[in-house]
Amino acid sequence: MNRQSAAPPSVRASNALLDAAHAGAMTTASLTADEYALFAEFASARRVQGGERLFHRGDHGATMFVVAQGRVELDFGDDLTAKLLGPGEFFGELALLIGDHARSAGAVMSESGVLLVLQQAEFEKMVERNPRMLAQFLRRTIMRVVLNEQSLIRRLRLRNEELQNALDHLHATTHQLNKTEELVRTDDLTGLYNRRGLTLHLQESRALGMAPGLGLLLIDCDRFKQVNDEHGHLAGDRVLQSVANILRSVAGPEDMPCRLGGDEFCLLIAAEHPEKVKRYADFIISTTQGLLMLPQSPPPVCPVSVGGCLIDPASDWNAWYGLADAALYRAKRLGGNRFEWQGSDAGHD
Ligand SMILES: Nc1nc2c(ncn2[C@@H]2O[C@H](COP(=O)(O)OP(=O)(O)OP(=O)(O)O)[C@@H](O)[C@H]2O)c(=O)[nH]1
Repeated sequence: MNRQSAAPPSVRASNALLDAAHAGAMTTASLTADEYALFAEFASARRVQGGERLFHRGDHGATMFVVAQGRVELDFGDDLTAKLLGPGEFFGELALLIGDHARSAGAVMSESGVLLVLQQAEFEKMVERNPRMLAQFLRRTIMRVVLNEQSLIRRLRLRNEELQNALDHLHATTHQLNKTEELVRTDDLTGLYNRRGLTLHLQESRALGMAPGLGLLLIDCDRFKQVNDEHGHLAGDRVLQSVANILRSVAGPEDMPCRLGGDEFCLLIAAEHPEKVKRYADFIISTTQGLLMLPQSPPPVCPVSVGGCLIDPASDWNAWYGLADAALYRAKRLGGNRFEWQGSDAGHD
């Protein structure tokens, strides 16, 4: 005796149903000829014109329908495929299983015809008449609901994976964009902010409200061309990197060292008083002088001239630059390797 034939008839039947379901036979909602005859006997027939809406998705209803003639379109909404039902096929059967409930699809008569309409009361009479046939019908119906549910879960899982992939892609793109933006703001050689970085930083600071006390230092290498000419461009590059490192080492977390271009740098610092700006400038000058005392060739750095001032956060970059540049110009004229201060009244403090 094999296992299949040892099982009680109901289990064998449901196994067969499951097999049939997996074979795809269960996905259609058709009545057998005998079932149709039974339904036709108890249901009330209703003639429906093409285009007439039977119910909307979400409407509550307790009625099941069987198509006797014509066609019905079921619309599940979103991006789910609509279904077209023809004679012998049924819909709204959940009404018989769970009573009044929200319809999961909208239904429209797409081609005039006749529907068999069943309420719970008629269904109960049918159960009394032919319980075996109705049990088969209900089992099939439940199986269909389960299969639909499983297919929905599969679709949701797939959709979830697609969304996760899209999200990962978005993260990667955002990261890439941030990196690109950082690169656009940064000077390749020194790693300091470049002029564009400074401009963007100032725009962002203005949008957030500028700090009240600010000082600006302009730093320019002295006779830098000579370093290039005597020791080569690579040695010149290293000198620029040394100057950048000195600015980086003196800058606090709120300060902004920047290479404006060529051998010109600036340092925007949080400072309420000239003394702080001057201390920064002294550090820069004395560090370059200290490095220049090392017996190294090519030289690790070159002398620098520094111009400094306090700036008015309400005025613009050109005004700030003009002040600091006046001081820098004086430092150059006096032979370089020194710091000059510019007061806001264009006098010397
Ligand atoms: N090695 C190197 N040289 C650069 C770079 N950018 C600009 N330069 C050179 O920097 C030199 C700047 O020359 P100038 O503006 O005459 O400045 P200077 O020789 O320091 O003269 P003063 O400022 O008057 O003391 C030029 O020769 C440029 O070619 C760079 O990225 N690397």
